[in-house]
Amino acid sequence: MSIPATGSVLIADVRPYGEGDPVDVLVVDGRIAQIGADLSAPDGADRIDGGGAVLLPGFVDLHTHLREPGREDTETIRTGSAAAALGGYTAVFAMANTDPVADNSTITDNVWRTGRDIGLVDVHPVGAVTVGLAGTQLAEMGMMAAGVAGVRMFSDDGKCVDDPLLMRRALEYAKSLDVLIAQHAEEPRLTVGAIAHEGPNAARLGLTGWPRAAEESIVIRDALLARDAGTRVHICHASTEGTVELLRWAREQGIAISAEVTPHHLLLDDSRLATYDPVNKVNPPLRETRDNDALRRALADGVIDCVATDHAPHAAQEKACEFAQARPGMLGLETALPIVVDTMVNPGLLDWRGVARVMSERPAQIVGLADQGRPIEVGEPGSLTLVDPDRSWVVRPDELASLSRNTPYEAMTMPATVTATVLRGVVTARDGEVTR
Ligand SMILES: NC(=O)N[C@@H](CC(=O)O)C(=O)O
Ligand SMILES: [Zn+2]
Ligand SMILES: [Zn+2]
Repeated sequence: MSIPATGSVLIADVRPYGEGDPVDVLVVDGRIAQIGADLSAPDGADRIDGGGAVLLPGFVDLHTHLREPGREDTETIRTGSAAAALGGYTAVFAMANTDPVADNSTITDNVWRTGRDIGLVDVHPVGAVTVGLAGTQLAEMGMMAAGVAGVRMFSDDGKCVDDPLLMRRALEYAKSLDVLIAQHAEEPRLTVGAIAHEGPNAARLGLTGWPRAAEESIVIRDALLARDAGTRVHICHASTEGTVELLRWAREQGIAISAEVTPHHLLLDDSRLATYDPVNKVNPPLRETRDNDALRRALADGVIDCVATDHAPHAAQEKACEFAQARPGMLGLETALPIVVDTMVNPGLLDWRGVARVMSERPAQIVGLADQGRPIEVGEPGSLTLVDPDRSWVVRPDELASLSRNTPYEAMTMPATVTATVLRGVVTARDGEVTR
């Protein structure tokens, strides 16, 4: 594996974790060299004036769709990397449901190399669990893990590994390889034709329902399979109150289960479907306010480990059609932090230490990234994100770096702004622009 690019930068006038008086943070050759007052930068070092911003460890997204290879009309590794850097991310995990599917090391290594050459964010390819996401034959996980990309997370996301015997075998292989299986929890027999959360809103609107049990039955099944395999499992985009209760139970049994929640499942509910605008169509579907509340509380108390965007770009024609025909998924990378501020920080559910935990530290730990999600201390990696908690902005789809426009937040005011992102001392984004 080649050595990643590093840089030197003086980040002046920032408050690590939003605590205490502003300080300067000096990063030299990719590592934090000094934290203190009135530091001076060595020759050739970049300089950022923080203006009292909150300084956090760079964000890690366990769930991103970059669409390359195959759908470069909707996103590329370059445009997705730009969206990630602007959103405050220093590492993203790119899901395997590309075309061709990332079910072999040729593809996963190519994704990794392309991400490295762009250099805006560490792009970690996720490998498919089954060949072609077909759910019948395990992919060569060991080859992908052994490649230059060092794949450490496997998922058939977009589809559930629904065959229990295959899932059991995948967990057993994952254990021997020390890699993570991430499950898109959806029992397909319960979601045939489903396009919206099963509940009063879908019934009134005439939309076929996606029941809570389709998610929850897989969550509990996989918890039990992980228990018996003596390994861990990760639940993608947890979306229901019942999933939270099952996760809590599994944790109490000592089962090694982790889970993520998306910003949209924290903020939005199925009352938005009344317009039939397909921008609100997503898997799992937007649920009810009691689910939003349960997910927020679970993220605050650690039953849900982290926030992951499930950034899912789609072309205009895939959304500008009737609801039933539209592709599910919404953009997430550039709006994740302000939605966490809105749903978690402003209501008093998380402080900035908590934001660091759910956006950076826990996702890095879950997947075993040694150089991300680290404390802001001398000697640690200089991969950092600056947040202005008081600078609001209005979402204009045309102004996003993503190639696609399918954000559900159009015209909404976001309460906070990522003002700069630094990857190993290299400034990757600053004041709304990427630097490379
Ligand atoms: N979330 C979605 O609605 N769509 C994702 C797939 C997925 O995450 O299941 C996509 O790839 O578009
Ligand atoms: Zn999914
Ligand atoms: Zn996804």
